[in-house]
Amino acid sequence: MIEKVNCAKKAIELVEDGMIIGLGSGTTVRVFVEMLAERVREGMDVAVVPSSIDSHMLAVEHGIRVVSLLEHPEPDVCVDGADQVDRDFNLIKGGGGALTREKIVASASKKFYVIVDESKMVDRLSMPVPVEVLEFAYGFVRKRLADLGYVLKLREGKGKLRPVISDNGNLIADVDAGVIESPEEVEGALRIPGIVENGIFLAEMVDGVVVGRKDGAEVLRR
Ligand SMILES: O=C(CO)[C@H](O)[C@H](O)COP(=O)(O)O
Repeated sequence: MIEKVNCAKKAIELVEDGMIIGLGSGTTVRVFVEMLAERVREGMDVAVVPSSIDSHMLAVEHGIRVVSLLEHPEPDVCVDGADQVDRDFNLIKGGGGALTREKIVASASKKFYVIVDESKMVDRLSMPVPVEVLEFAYGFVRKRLADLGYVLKLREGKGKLRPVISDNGNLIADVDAGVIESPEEVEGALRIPGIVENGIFLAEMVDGVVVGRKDGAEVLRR
């Protein structure tokens, strides 16, 4: 937990008065929101574009002004967590099932900063890649992935039988692609009609990674 607090503290330094902030999702973002709310109470004027219903509610509960991507199609900065970050800054995201809106908000923003504790830093991406799939296409997508040697598994929900449904009304599933030697290749292979989006965020999107450790945090830039 202290790693997340240190990470969020450092990320707050990247925020300036007047900014529109793309807001990711997850527990690290939650800590960031708590600190952002403190700044807002002190008089900082910012607004957020949330990437999930969860983040939207969180911002509202903390008294942070929420705006839409329709009004602000180019947020100044996006701050979001990740499930894994490799040595080149490629990411796997989508542990919370919000990958599609997260990828949209991160892509739309002028800068994209990833906030993680050091346990997320890995040499190579290796966890199953979250995907959002249209229900209509599920059988086809599963077969196409099996032909490529990948196993697709519907996400098990907590407090709900599977499948987990995204904020956009689609299925959330995970693709086991083993240890990923080439994130570009796997990301390309996951571009199958019916997969709305996949959880590989290539390094070219990332401006910096804020890594939280027990004794502080640092911003790593490419
Ligand atoms: O991609 C995400 C949600 O879709 C999250 O950013 C990711 O799962 C990291 O979450 P946490 O900060 O709770 O570890």
